[in-house]
Amino acid sequence: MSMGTTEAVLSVEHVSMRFGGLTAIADLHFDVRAGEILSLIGPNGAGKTTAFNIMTGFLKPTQGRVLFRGRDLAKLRPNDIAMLGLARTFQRTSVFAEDSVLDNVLIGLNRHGEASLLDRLLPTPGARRRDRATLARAEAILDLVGLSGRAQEKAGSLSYGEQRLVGFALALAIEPSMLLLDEPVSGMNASETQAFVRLIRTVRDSGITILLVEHDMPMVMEVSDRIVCLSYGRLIAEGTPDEIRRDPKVIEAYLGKSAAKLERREAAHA
Ligand SMILES: Nc1ncnc2c1ncn2[C@@H]1O[C@H](COP(=O)(O)OP(=O)(O)OP(=O)(O)O)[C@@H](O)[C@H]1O
Repeated sequence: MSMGTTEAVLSVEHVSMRFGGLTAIADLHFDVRAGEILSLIGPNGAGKTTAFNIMTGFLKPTQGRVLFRGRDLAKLRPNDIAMLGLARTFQRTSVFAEDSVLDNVLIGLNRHGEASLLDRLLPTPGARRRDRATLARAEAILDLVGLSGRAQEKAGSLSYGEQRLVGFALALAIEPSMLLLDEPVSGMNASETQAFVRLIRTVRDSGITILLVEHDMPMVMEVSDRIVCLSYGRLIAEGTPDEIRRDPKVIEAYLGKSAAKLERREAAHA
């Protein structure tokens, strides 16, 4: 990452979220800096998904606000937020199962306004040129995520891990400046996870800031520049992977008994 860059792309400012009597998030406050990979971790029920849904506009916070490139997201709908350049993936695969892998990405590109209604009604030479450019872009995205060889297959026929890559390709199709990834490697096997780590590094190196919510600690420790840890809806630690893995509060709340297991797995990865 571009070390020393401190410009915040996304700012979570004193956000609280209550569901009736339950406080899912309390006074959450952190920044995501331009060009970094930041992970949000914490035990089950800590409020990660709630925070994720607030950052993408699917939930509106009870208190506080989220700024994306300086803009308050309070009044924006999820789709408006995506169009500002803040794209998300979903925990469940969110692909059009009956369409080909290539068509899935083309749908994503067209949604982004690549082809105007007029273009589709009047296939002029200009529109045909744009169609070819859109196709080339879709193919480039599939190449990037490693699915070129599966372009013509029905998305629904792909393995679970591959379908998650289609979801990732769909998010890339809107040309985001920031990507929010919801448990991107859950359900992936070890080699798919390693390939995914390389992929998100490549995407980050192209200038896209990344925030991920993830339970796979070896993966999080390997890929993150910084980590924010939540417990019972509160931020309990923020720092580099090394700082987080040694933080007594994080060990107590989350890494705890699994810390030894984590060390063994990391040793096996090394
Ligand atoms: N729509 C909702 N209505 C009521 N309570 C909710 C709602 N969404 C989340 N909660 C509660 O808020 C708390 C935080 O949940 P959240 O799903 O954000 O945690 P999490 O860290 O993502 O957990 P996990 O790792 O299991 O996905 C939990 O106690 C949960 O039951």
